[in-house]
Amino acid sequence: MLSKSPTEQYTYVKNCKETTFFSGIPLVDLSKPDAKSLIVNACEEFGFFKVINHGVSMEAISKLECEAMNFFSLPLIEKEKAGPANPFGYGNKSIGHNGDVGWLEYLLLSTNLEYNSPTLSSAFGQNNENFRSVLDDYMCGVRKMACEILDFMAEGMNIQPKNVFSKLLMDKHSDSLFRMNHYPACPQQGDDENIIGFGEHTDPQIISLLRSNNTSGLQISLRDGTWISVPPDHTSFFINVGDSLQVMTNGRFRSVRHRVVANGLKSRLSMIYFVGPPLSEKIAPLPSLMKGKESLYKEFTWFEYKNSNYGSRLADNRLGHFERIAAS
Ligand SMILES: C=C1C[C@]23C[C@@]1(O)CC[C@H]2[C@@]12CC[C@H](O)[C@@](C)(C(=O)O1)[C@H]2[C@@H]3C(=O)O
Ligand SMILES: O=C(O)CCC(=O)C(=O)O
Ligand SMILES: [Fe+2]
Repeated sequence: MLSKSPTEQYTYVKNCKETTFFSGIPLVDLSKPDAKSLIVNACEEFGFFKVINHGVSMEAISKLECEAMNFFSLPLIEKEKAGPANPFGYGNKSIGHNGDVGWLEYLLLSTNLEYNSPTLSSAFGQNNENFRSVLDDYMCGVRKMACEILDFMAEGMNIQPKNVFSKLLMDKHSDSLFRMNHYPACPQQGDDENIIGFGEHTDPQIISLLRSNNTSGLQISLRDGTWISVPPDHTSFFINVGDSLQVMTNGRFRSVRHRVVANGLKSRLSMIYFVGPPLSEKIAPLPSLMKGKESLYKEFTWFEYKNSNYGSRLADNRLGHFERIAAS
């Protein structure tokens, strides 16, 4: 269980309309022919959409959720054996390297399970083999869905070849991450102000595929800066556009700012697959999307972007550093 020591500084946000759920989140049925155009529209307008008929079995989802809850129910001293979170492992409250804290605990993993530290295996003890196989099944299902969505994005924008995005995920050097966040019910949650579970930020990768239990908390920022609450749906996936895809589409797709507000009554469990390119990959607007337009961004490698992120706070605009000043 998390508790707040007097020295910890949590971020509070005004409790404005957060329990009024937004009904306009784009919904994409991956089995329907209009999926491609709906995805492109959603990425342009929101950088965010919900997916049904995603192909990930409820069995794989439930098994992993069960493993995750078993892990987060362990005594802190046992969970800490899987730590620290940097680069991969168990983290508690602290996010990143520069003083961000949230009302959560988490496991941050490489999707290439070989890269995770041996301390992770030891924290799972005799259950380690089972955990690995359940995790592998879930990640395979999500990777397949991610490929389909990335191909739909390219097709929806008439980009050739259609695997221009998905090949980055399928590359054996893809720097993708997997994260399980556990937000315990937060007794300190006030009526006028909310404690932040995960502070506002954009995801640096290409896309993130998020699934959670039925507890609310996720909010996204609209174009005009309004924060809206995403109605939870434990049977669906939510897809975020990340910074790298915003750059590759020269700003056509929007890297969505999002955050999680702690829930006073129920715990939230989320699992997120972050699709990252290989470290050496050059991230720049795709020539086929330029057609005489100027590039809004300086080219960088994913390694350079990650390095520059290292010194940032969660809420920083990390792409700002790579924006080109338009010639007048
Ligand atoms: C402050 C930070 C934490 C973060 C890395 C960063 O420097 C900036 C982005 C953060 C984020 C957001 C999406 C993912 O949850 C994450 C794993 C990522 O790749 O970028 C986190 C990083 C983290 O928690 O370490
Ligand atoms: O836990 C969630 O629902 C979202 C967390 C998130 O945005 C992240 O881990 O990057
Ligand atoms: Fe995120």
